[in-house]
Amino acid sequence: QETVAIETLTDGFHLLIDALKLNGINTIYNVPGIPITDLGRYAQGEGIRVLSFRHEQHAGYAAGAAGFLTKKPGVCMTVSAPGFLNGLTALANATTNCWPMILISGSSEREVVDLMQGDYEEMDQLAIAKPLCKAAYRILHAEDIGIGVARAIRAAVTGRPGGVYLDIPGSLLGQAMDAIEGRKSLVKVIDPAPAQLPAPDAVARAIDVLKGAKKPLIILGKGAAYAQADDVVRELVEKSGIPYLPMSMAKGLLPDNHPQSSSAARSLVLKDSDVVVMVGARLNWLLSHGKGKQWGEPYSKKFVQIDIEPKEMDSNVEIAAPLVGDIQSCAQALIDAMGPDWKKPPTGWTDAVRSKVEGNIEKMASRLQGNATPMNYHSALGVVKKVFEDRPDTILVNEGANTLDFARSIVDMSKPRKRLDVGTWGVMGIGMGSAIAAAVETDCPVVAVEGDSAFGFCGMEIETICRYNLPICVVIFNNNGIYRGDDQNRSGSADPATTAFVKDSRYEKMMEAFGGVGVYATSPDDLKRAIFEAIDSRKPTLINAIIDEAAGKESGNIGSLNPQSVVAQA
Ligand SMILES: Cc1ncc(Cn2c(C)c(CCOP(=O)(O)OP(=O)(O)O)sc2=O)c(N)n1
Ligand SMILES: Nc1ncnc2c1ncn2[C@@H]1O[C@H](COP(=O)(O)OP(=O)(O)O)[C@@H](O)[C@H]1O
Ligand SMILES: [Mg+2]
Repeated sequence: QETVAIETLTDGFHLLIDALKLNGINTIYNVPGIPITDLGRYAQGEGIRVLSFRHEQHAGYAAGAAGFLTKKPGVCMTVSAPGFLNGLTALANATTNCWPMILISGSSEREVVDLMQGDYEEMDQLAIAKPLCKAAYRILHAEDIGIGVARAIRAAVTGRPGGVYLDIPGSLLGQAMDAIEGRKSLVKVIDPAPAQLPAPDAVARAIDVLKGAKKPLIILGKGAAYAQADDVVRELVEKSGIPYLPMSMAKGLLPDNHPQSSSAARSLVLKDSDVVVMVGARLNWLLSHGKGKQWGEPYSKKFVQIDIEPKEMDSNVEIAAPLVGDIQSCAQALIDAMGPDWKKPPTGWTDAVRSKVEGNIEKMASRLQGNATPMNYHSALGVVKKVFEDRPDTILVNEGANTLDFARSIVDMSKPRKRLDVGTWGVMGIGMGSAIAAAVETDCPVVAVEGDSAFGFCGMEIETICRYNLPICVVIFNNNGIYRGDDQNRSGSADPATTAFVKDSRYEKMMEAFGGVGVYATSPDDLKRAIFEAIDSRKPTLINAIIDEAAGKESGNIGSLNPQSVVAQA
């Protein structure tokens, strides 16, 4: 039995790390534990940035946000079963948002799982993950690690991006093999997200539909932000002269104060437009599925839709001009086809939109002033609005109900990919993970404007923020409750739905407990001073902003989605 010199060997641990590094993955968001603890240590030793969280769900939200910001798959690593399940919510959320993310979870050996023999944290994770993500793979042999990682990376970013599950049975990591053979087994992924050009006849059809428009509208979605095709998107909007409406995470693709922005006239443009160009945006619940009174009656909309996913077309309403391809290629093709003499929309339309925008901005402006205490959503967000005007490189993370709805329309963004929020699902709890990823991936200061209930889903990660000394300022809009803090239950007892939280909770002391800066802010002036100080000092900060508990409304702007009981009303 010849003895093989150890230096001529590699193993699963190191092949996995080498495969990730070979493909430019330089960060892992994880919670350590059996069987991946040493994997994290070795990865860090090989120069990968490994951040350890307090709960896998937030490591996963960080990985998803990293995917959105970088166009590379964000990697979340967890232990088996419960750790995997905690990460799965974030994987499903990334898939729903069309963001590239890979969840790597340790797992039990197949022979034990398949016989259900009761292993430590035993679960058939691959089977459970499959329906909830874009693709799922398991690797059993060290020599397959190279191809397995390559498949996961390509699946995450190609076409419509999404979440991929990679199942790593514990024994794989310890498998040794010849180092030279191991190196040869690694795969560098070539052109994982190739340009997908639209068909010339599809472009011609889209131009035809656009030429017939009297009141056109462009809707920019987070797919347009993700695509990082900023120049061509801007050129398409400005060359066409068409008013545009950015969805929340597309804000900043063009500055929100752009003369063609119709955000402040959303109801008018959805109702009165006749041709609508969807650019990396879906006609899902966020846009009332493209039908109903919000879209004007009698209904006569014509849609042009740019999307990399062919099956998205006709998802909710007929698409008159489907343009299947990536945003860069489709927008460029439209610009080329528009030619040098493109006729801008009738001024009757663009002037009507513009004056509605200016009127609504005027009306809102007065509500954003004032130094009264307690603050309300408008006076507090008037401060946040000013901060982002002065610090355009700062990234805004935002979640809550009223805290989200009001901030989305009040806080203008002037640069792309500077706003991270609850996404397509409307998930509470994305705040801290998103803030950590934003700070780690961009090194920009981050301000996370959180409802107090939303913060409750992820608050323990402020210790993670302090441990890595990240430039994150958490602003909690403390209105003492979910939606509102003074709602009464119709049955008279304590309201389980909008339970008022402990009155005057001193959240800022949590941050002080971990060495961060805690601020108790009761006035807009307090709030402004504290946010600027946090951004400029780059110190982990939590500002407990006291908001009038009567200021909000249940479910923010989407209360109408609640089912109504006919019995209870009787
Ligand atoms: C994971 C999860 N759980 C529950 C909800 C339901 N929900 C919940 C619980 C919200 C909290 C709103 O309270 P808040 O304090 O964060 O914000 P405001 O008080 O400013 O409205 S908003 C909302 O849609 C959700 N969207 N996501
Ligand atoms: N590079 C890209 N090119 C074209 N479409 C893309 C690209 N990346 C993502 N998409 C598409 O963008 C859409 C994003 O829609 P959605 O998440 O609903 O945005 P929003 O919520 O902002 O309206 C998805 O249908 C997705 O397929
Ligand atoms: Mg609240």
